[in-house]
Amino acid sequence: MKQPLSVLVLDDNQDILTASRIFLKQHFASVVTLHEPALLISTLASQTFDLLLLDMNFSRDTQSGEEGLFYLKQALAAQPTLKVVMMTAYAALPLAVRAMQLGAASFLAKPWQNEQLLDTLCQASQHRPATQAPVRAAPDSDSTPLLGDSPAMQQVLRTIEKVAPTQANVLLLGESGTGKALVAQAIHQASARAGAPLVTVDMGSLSDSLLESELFGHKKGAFTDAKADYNGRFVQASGGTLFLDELANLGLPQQAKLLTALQQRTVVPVGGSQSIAIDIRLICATNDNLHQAVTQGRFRQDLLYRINTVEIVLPPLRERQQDIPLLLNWYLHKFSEHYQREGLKISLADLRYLQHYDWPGNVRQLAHTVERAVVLADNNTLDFSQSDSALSATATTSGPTDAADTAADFMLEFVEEKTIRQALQYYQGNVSQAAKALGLTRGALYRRLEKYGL
Ligand SMILES: Nc1ncnc2c1ncn2[C@@H]1O[C@H](COP(=O)(O)OP(=O)(O)OP(=O)(O)O)[C@@H](O)[C@H]1O
Repeated sequence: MKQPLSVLVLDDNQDILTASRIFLKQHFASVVTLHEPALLISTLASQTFDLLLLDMNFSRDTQSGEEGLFYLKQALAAQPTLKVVMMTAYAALPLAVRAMQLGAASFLAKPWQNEQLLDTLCQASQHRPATQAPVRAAPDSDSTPLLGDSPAMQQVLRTIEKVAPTQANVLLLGESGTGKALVAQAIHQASARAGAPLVTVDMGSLSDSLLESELFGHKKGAFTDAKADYNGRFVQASGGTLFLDELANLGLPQQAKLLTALQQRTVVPVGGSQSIAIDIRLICATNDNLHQAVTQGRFRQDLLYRINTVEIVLPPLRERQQDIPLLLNWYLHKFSEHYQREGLKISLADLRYLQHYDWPGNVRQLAHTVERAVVLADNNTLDFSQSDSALSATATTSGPTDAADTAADFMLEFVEEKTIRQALQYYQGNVSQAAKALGLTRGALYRRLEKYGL
């Protein structure tokens, strides 16, 4: 008898996918296979699974297992109840231990025997997480995975994967609300420093006089309010990651002090004489144009070179409209659950409008807009006319909403577009083969390619 469980298998090896699909279909109610890791999060955002069989090594990074750990964390953030079984051709105990610490239910070395695979999956489905919470993002907003199917966000995710395991300093650039803090968190979580703290300093909220003592600490009596010794943020982040947010707000004298600390890898607390060695990974972020700030003399060039070993630019939401349905869907589920308002839908007219709105506040604005609409909903269809004034002014002119014209229709289109994308990717752009696999004529597929702008 089949187990009433749904299984998702992610591996970039087609032979393994085919073999596991044929075998697992005999034993589980539903089996979905994916061969592109970049599609994992969007698949988990649109469908719930009981089990995930996840490869640890993909073609970009064949042996370290870091990619597998990265996707493990993303998958658990997306679906915390998912039971994940990690598989690798390079069975290595330390990696298995790290995967389990991060919340994996079990571990399987390739090549496996079918019976062994079945046993491992069945046992994993009974797995109860250890009482101690696995190392993963904290609940609420922090547990949001970095969502994004668009080529621009896929590029960001690939850079995060590459840079996270290194010690390189990272500079995150992008408008407010584009996800810089979320990326800093993702880099920290996917790094070897994940067990140590991620310490965030909002440089914009600190006065010049407070900044030095906040960053480097102070000795008791160093100034009137210094009632006790204080370890600054550099020391607090020791062994972990220091995230300096809103960096462009730093004045030139403070920039000089920060540069000295970074160059010498030591800090001297205010009122102290002894320097303290620091061991931090530095991530900085700003929504200002730092390169322009350098040419305008507002920001030191030597400091910029010290902090921007790798630069990641987060694109504004209006430049990746493709991600909007995914984000709306994610936040609708999240807030419906939080406010216990199940069954809420977004009308198709609103969805179309929201996808073309320019979101000056980016993902933060989108999340707030959905939350407000969920809180204020009177019936099952959300009303965006009570949202931001700028948003509602246009939303109400987007035409009357038809109750039957709901999010379900929109999600169908969304799923259709995703399936077509996957088929094209699988058949490397061969339209005839993709059309055949999708059960469409070439003409019908071409019409859909045009419709979705593919
Ligand atoms: N790609 C994304 N997927 C899911 N949620 C996201 C994404 N990007 C941002 N968010 C959410 O949007 C909100 C704002 O993100 P975040 O604080 O990381 O932006 P920011 O660029 O650091 O903003 P600021 O410059 O104003 O500090 C958060 O709630 C975050 O979880």
